[in-house]
Amino acid sequence: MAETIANGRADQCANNIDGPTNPMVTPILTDLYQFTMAYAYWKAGKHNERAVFDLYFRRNPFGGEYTIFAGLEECIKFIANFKFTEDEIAFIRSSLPPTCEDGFFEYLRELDCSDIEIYAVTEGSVVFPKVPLMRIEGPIAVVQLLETPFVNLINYASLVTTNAARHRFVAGRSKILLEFGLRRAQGPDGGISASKYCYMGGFDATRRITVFLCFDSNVAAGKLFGIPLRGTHSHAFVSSFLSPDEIIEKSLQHRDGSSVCEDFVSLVQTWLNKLKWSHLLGGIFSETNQSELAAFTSYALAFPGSFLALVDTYDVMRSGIPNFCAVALALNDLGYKSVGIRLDSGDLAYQSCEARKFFRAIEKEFGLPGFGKMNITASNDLNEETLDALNKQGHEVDAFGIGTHLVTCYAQAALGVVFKLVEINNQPRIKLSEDVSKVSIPCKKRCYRLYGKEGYALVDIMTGENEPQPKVGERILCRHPFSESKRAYVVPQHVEELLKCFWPGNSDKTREDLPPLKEIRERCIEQLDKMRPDHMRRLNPTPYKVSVSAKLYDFIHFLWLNEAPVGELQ
Ligand SMILES: Nc1ncnc2c1ncn2[C@@H]1O[C@H](COP(=O)(O)OP(=O)(O)OP(=O)(O)O)[C@@H](O)[C@H]1O
Ligand SMILES: O=P(O)(O)OC[C@H]1O[C@H](OP(=O)(O)OP(=O)(O)O)[C@H](O)[C@@H]1O
Ligand SMILES: O=C(O)c1cccnc1
Ligand SMILES: [Mg+2]
Repeated sequence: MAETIANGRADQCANNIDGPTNPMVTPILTDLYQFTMAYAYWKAGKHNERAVFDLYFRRNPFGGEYTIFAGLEECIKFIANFKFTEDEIAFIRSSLPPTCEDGFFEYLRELDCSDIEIYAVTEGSVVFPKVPLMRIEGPIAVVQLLETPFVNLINYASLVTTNAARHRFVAGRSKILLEFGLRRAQGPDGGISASKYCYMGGFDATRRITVFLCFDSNVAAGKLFGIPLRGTHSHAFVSSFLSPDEIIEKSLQHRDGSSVCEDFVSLVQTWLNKLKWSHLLGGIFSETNQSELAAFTSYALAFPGSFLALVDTYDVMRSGIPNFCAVALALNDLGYKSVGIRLDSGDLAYQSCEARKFFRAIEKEFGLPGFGKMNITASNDLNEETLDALNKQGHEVDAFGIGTHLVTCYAQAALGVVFKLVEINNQPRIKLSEDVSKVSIPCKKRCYRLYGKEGYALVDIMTGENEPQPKVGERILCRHPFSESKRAYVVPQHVEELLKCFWPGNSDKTREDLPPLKEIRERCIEQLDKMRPDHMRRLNPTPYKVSVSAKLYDFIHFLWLNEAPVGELQ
């Protein structure tokens, strides 16, 4: 059904941009009030008045001082294919009062986004509160229809990308991160979006390393976005085995094809006995769980070149680790290098250190270089706090599998992205509020990031559309938008204009290309690298300064006074 709608829509649209990833993202994925307003604008003959809206957020999430902007590509794919189907028009008609005139539905039938212009920060950029992430210009009725889907597409995308970046930051650059959240995500779209955006925000920043250090267990996301996949196995696989007698096909060919071991099960048992009587390991364990050993042996027979075992089903140190090592040593005899273990319960710091000691002891005892470096993956309700605690305690984990806390954004449910009118027919507009942080910044604006001597970003500044651009080496006054006393002179060493044209509409502007996901992820890494460390730290980070030019400051306050009624005391 969804596919039919998407295909039907694509037929009507003359552009070469694919539709959104989720075919449910259609022009009716919006709030009813966007249609009632569109009708009222149309009825008043106001629908084509040229409006400018800013999309921004008011506060950084997770108690931090930065956010990653994500979701732009999906917004552009949405508007590139924006067209109502007959079915949708009929449904809108049935949802509005019968008094609504036919002419409005004729108008909807002809509607597309060719008259809309979109300026946006490049996806994957580090962004800050109040600065527009997107500026949307066009006929007011159409731009209003875009509010809900745009906010929807940006909100979770930016939140979860930021969450991933924060988890990466705590885990450290050298750790492998695995996104395990599909089963716990908020529905299929939550799962697919989480995979896409965690990949964007969680990739290792050591660019010289060419292997991927960020993986996903979600196969559909691997197919859709080319995200590298990885996984282990579950407790069910281990507990489904009752005894080694279940293994019928016991032969395994040497990796180089030179010989065949006819009874791999016995080879594993031989190694287990050697471990039991080894003087370095003696006393750590006695009888291991034989059904677990059967499960590991079977998994090794299925994947001899990439053997990895979940070792906490029965007892990590007395069973899981010795069983894993017996199988890994047997595989080693046949030329196969095992991958490692996963720990999914208990004290992950302690167990990882004990496991490492065991691996190193084997390396020493049996003269097997590299065995001590066996990969240790940890999972189980991990989040920023537990990663931080593990770091403080000291651990030997190489890879973290993170699900629930990452994809559900457990620490903060929404980013609070808003979409506010800042200009209509070239008239700046302001939205006032008792809460100063909610007062909108009027005018069609230009936004810049100013960099200092040390290469770090110093401040973002918003100016009026026609103000001269800040210049390298030239002092500019940066003012807090609402606090009179907060201001600073900045002499930028580099100036970056933040809003670029991603959808020129009928204008003659050049459209920025939509970069592939990998490039967006690289931008994200680069941008985070350019942030001053004190903005990035978890505890009491320094707020990044967001400012306006002196001229815009004066104008905001002029408009504020103009629009706010004067109270009368009696
Ligand atoms: N060394 C550690 N320091 C701090 N937190 C840890 C440490 N090791 C594990 N944790 C966290 O402690 C929590 C343990 O949770 P819980 O008690 O539910 O797990 P468990 O009983 O060990 O496992 P399960 O219930 O899955 O068998 C998890 O959130 C885990 O990430
Ligand atoms: O803990 P998360 O960060 O959400 O990561 C995903 C979890 O999913 C799996 O558990 P499973 O579904 O078997 O559930 P359980 O571990 O809670 O028993 C896996 O073993 C992880 O523990
Ligand atoms: O591959 C895994 O180990 C995995 C995948 C999803 C959730 N938990 C674990
Ligand atoms: Mg678990």
